[in-house]
This record gives sequence, structure tokens and C-alpha cells, in this order.
Amino acid sequence: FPIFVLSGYIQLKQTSSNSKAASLHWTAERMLSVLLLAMGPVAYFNPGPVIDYSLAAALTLHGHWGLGQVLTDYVHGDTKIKMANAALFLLSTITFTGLCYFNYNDVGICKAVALLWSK
Ligand code: HEM
Repeated sequence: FPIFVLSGYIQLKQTSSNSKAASLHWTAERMLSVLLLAMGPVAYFNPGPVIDYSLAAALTLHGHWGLGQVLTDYVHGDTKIKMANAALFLLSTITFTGLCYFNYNDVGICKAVALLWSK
């Protein structure tokens, strides 16, 4: 059901109710963080491509939103905000592409983390 929060958020953003969209976005961010926490044990007991690509998507979006908050706090001025957001968008795109590439052409995220623990 995070999908419903997201679609509701997108719908609200298109209409006028801005503060409602902001609070829904806040909720979506926390839900995604909790989902990410839950994905740890799930990935441990159920590793494989489904979790690999879910992690690629969840980690990218979480990082994108999280770093977006940092930018909101520290970057000021219209032009600088636009440049920072463009840079973040590029970074997130490269991150997601790279994680998918790694899942497809290499061992994938679950196995990579498991290998860090093996000797
Ligand atoms: C499995 C990995 C991860 C887990 C379980 C995780 C979990 C969390 C949790 C529980 C929070 C606090 C709640 C929140 O502010 O939403 C948080 C905040 C944050 N995370 Fe992650 N995270 C992970 C990976 C990452 C990665 C890879 C990045 C960066 C690329 C990142 C960037 C951030 C940032 C910037 C915040 C602070 C957001 C704020 O203060 O508004 N996290 N994370």
C-alpha cells in the first residue's frame, strides 16, 4: 500500500492542496524508511532477484528523498536549488541504473551483502 500513498501524493500535487501533499509526502518517506528496515530480515531469509530489484528501487528512492531533505535545509536561492535538484536527480538516476546493472550482470545486492559476511 505504499503505492496508494504515492499515487495520492501525486494527485494532491497536481491539485491545489499543497500542505496536504507535503504531509502525505512526509508519511510516504517514513513508510519507505520502515519498509527498508523490514527488508533487511526479508532479504536475509528470502534472497533473490525480487528482493534485489526491490532494494535497488527502495534504496534509491529513500536516498533521493533523504538527500532531498538535506538540500532543502542547506541550499538556498532559486538557481542553486534548481541546480542541486538537477544534480540529485542525476545522482539518483545513476544510482538506480548502477544497482540494476549490478543485479543483472553480477551477484546482486543480497548475495553481495552475504559475501561481506563470509570468509
Ligand atoms: C538498508 C539501508 C537503509 C535503511 C534501513 C535506512 C533507514 C533509515 C531510517 C529508519 C531513517 C530515519 C527515518 C527517516 O528520516 O525517514 C533514515 C533516514 C535517512 N536516510 Fe536512510 N536507510 C538506509 C539507507 C540509506 C542510504 C543508502 C541513503 C543515502 C543514499 C540514506 C539516506 C538517508 C538520509 C539522508 C536520512 C535522513 C533524512 C532526514 O533527516 O530527513 N539512507 N534512513
